[in-house]
Amino acid sequence: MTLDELYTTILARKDADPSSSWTAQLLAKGPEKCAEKFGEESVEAIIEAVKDDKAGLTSEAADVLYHLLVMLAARDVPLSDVMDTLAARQATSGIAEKAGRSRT
Ligand SMILES: N=c1c2ncn([C@@H]3O[C@H](COP(=O)(O)OP(=O)(O)OP(=O)(O)O)[C@@H](O)[C@H]3O)c2ncn1[C@@H]1O[C@H](COP(=O)(O)O)[C@@H](O)[C@H]1O
Repeated sequence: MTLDELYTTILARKDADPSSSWTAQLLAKGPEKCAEKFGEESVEAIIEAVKDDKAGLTSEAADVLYHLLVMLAARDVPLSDVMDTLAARQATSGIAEKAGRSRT
């Protein structure tokens, strides 16, 4: 499964009956609650990283990615916009790398 596919599923839950789905229930609670959940999951991932619990970090990272997508969906921010932002940064970083190489 890709993040795109998961995001598409999450978007579809915006119109779903909250009793039918955890995601629909969370979205129905509003963007602030979605942001709060993202914050909680992020802290849990940080704790696993600090402990160097790789299995725990893997599981919490999955929760972080899922809740990030829910938060984006709640605020109508397309995942493609985030990916475009990363791509633009990569392009800039490429230019910086080339500039660095030409200096040496
Ligand atoms: N990837 C996930 C996913 N990751 C985490 N979670 C849920 O996120 C919740 C986080 O739980 P917490 O540990 O915070 O426990 P909690 O029950 O919320 O606890 P409290 O906040 O109430 O204290 C759990 O209920 C998890 O099931 C997810 N729920 C759904 N998905 C995917 O989202 C898509 C839509 O799923 P539905 O929600 O079933 O429509 C599907 O592709 C699912 O696989």
